[in-house]
Amino acid sequence: MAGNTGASTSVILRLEMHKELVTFGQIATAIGDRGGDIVAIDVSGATKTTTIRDITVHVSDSGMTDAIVDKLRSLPGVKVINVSDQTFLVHLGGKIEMNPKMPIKNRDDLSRVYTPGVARVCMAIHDDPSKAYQLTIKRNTVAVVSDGTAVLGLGNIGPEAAMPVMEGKAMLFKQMAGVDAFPICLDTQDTEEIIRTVKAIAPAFGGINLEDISSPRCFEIEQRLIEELDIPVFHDDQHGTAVVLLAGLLNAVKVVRKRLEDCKVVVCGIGAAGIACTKMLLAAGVTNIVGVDRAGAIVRGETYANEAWQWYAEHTNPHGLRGKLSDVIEGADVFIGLSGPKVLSVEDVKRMAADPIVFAMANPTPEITPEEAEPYVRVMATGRSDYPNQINNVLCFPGIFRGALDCRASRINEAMKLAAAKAIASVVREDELNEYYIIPSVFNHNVVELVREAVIQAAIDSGVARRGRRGDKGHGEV
Ligand SMILES: NC(=O)C1=CN([C@@H]2O[C@H](COP(=O)(O)OP(=O)(O)OC[C@H]3O[C@@H](n4cnc5c(N)ncnc54)[C@H](O)[C@@H]3O)[C@@H](O)[C@H]2O)C=CC1
Ligand SMILES: CC(=O)C(=O)O
Ligand SMILES: [Mg+2]
Repeated sequence: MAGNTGASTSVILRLEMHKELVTFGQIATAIGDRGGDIVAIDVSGATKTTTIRDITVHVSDSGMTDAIVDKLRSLPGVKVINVSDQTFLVHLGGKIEMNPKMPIKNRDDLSRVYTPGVARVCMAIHDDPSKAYQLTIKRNTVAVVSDGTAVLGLGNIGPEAAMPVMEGKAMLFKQMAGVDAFPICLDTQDTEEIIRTVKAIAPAFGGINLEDISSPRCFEIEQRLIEELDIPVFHDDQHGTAVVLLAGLLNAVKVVRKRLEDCKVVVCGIGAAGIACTKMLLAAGVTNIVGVDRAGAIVRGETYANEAWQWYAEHTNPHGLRGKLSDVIEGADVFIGLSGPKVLSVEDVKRMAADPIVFAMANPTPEITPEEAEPYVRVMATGRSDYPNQINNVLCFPGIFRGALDCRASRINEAMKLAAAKAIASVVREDELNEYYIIPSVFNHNVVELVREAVIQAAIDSGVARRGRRGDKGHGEV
């Protein structure tokens, strides 16, 4: 697999070096021997006998950092003054802030934006609640709501620990699509309380993006909110993931010259994302899908207490395969991982059909690393930013909400999701398509615009748009 160093973060090591006791060469060797990749060196101070250097090093994990620092501390003439982790640095004080659109410079301004002037605006909305879309932040604002129960693949880590992910989603909404998004992490895991709380905060928002809420509670929470609110409610881990997965797979099967309909697809991790991806694949015409969770394959004809799994058993695994992942992977054309780290072995990949497609999408650690899989796969994708072929819902949620907000859609329906998937796939031109480029980069500016266009058209055609294409002039104008 080209282009990956395995480095997932970088640290800056501030070292004081005694000139007569140690050379930079010794330091570089100590770092390099432990797998660190030096990418920058700055001199930040010097005396006659010492220099202070800031050395930026790419490392694959915190264990590598510890090994490097331990070795440097053991070298005569080296003092480790500070170790700063770039990833933690960008999180200091959080990643987003709120900014007013105009300064309040005098009493005149004050009486317009606040009392007494604001009262007239409040009463205009009271008389006609739809004016909230013109006169408040509602029309361009989405709540990113989590209860912290299925944060990436980290599991139930709680609402405070979920915040960095939700802040990240909010940043992406703004940077990619101009949507103002607020991270809201709830200190409850009770289905009814989550539904009640989201409904209670909904008046301020034009849409609700549910995030990292574990299955099966996420299904009822989303369904009830869709029924009870008149703004789009979208569980990103289900539908955002399914949209991007389909986009990637539509292009991957072109590379290996197979038809989606003929493929045997094994989905590992039958949770929020796994179930939604399966539904999307069934809708796209795939018939031979086998789902596997911790206890093994979900088997047609068996009874499951989990309602979502019961549905799964009735709609998948047409040949009634039983057993572990390593049993059902035999002859599979496609593996889709939405479970956890290191679930798929090299031996499993070797037993797949010719030209296997492996989408190991668990975050942050995929089901198999591209390095391990590379000799045996034809097309490899992960959910991560540091490998080629990033299948991640970030390719979907900014554009799909941009479109839904701009046409004031009452919901995000199947037609809009399918349109979004095809739009994402279409960004990669036929002459560009190859094993390492089946899905556009997150930074490809065409993605959001094409998804937005396709989603608005699908919303209009399917009758859920509550206004035309007014947003075409730009993001969220009056
Ligand atoms: N690349 C992307 O865009 C996305 C990736 N994901 C990743 O997919 C994974 C699942 O996310 P959700 O569906 O939201 O969580 P979830 O908690 O709803 O479902 C996870 C499912 O995986 C199963 N599982 C866990 N370890 C397993 C193992 N060793 N073998 C078989 N099954 C196993 C669990 O039992 C559960 O049913 C996470 O790692 C998450 O980061 C989720 C959404 C988007
Ligand atoms: C990407 C994402 O939403 C997740 O891994 O949960
Ligand atoms: Mg998520």
